[in-house]
Amino acid sequence: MLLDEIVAATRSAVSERKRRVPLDLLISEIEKRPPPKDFAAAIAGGGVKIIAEVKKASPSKGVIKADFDPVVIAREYARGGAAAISVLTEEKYFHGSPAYLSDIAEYLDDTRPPLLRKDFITDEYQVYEARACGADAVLLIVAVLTAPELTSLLELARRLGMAALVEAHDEAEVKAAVRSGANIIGINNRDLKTFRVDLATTGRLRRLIPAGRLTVSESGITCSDDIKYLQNLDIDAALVGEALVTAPDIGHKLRELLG
Ligand SMILES: O=C(O)c1ccccc1NCC(=O)[C@H](O)[C@H](O)COP(=O)(O)O
Repeated sequence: MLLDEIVAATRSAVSERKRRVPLDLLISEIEKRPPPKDFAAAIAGGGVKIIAEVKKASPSKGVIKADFDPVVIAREYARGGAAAISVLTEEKYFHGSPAYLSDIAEYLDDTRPPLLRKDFITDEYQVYEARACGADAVLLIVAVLTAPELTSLLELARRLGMAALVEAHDEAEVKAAVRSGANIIGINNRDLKTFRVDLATTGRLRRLIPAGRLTVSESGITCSDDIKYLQNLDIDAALVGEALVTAPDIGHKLRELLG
């Protein structure tokens, strides 16, 4: 199953990075960073906010943006009104890199939106690494974590002052996300085992998320009708990758989605 392969590849890349950059060094980098921006506040209130994703490639489509420059794309997202920026950092299948986060944090000015590290996180090292690279939030995927692992990664993110977007795709996973105490829950419309995308997944699972938690719909969101559908479901934010990075004019596409 591809998800297992992605997680295995990620674990091996993480072991390699641990050898090159020991945890102590990451912690000293974290101490030099300004405090994290408030990701939860950025996506809360007032219509469907956009979390715009810096995405070069995907396992289902290969390279989707040939002239890819993470800083240029992130700058367009910031100028276009994205509430937050998601940065795919997985290397083998998404052609991402943790360095994209540090580059964006370095080259955008301090008014930039909060940065989310989007990866297949199973190891505390990746949470420290995210913060050391300037991320303000991390993605935690229920499907690749046991309940105790999810709890301890959530706790570590909190200790580092970061938010966590806890992602689920089916009823059992949403219930596990709710039980974990996560205050930001993502419903992924993409089945990570088959890659099928269906926005109705958000429609089906939304009611399982109690009032008071922030809700994000992820994947397969392409047009303003999709945003209206999410607005009617009282969704706080939409995470959009491909439709934005492949748009001929990213700013224009972002404004279209923001209505
Ligand atoms: O994008 C994929 O094909 C994919 C395949 C397997 C696991 C994860 C995958 N994507 C990661 C993401 O979560 C998406 O990049 C993100 O939700 C944005 O989706 P989209 O707007 O459809 O590009």
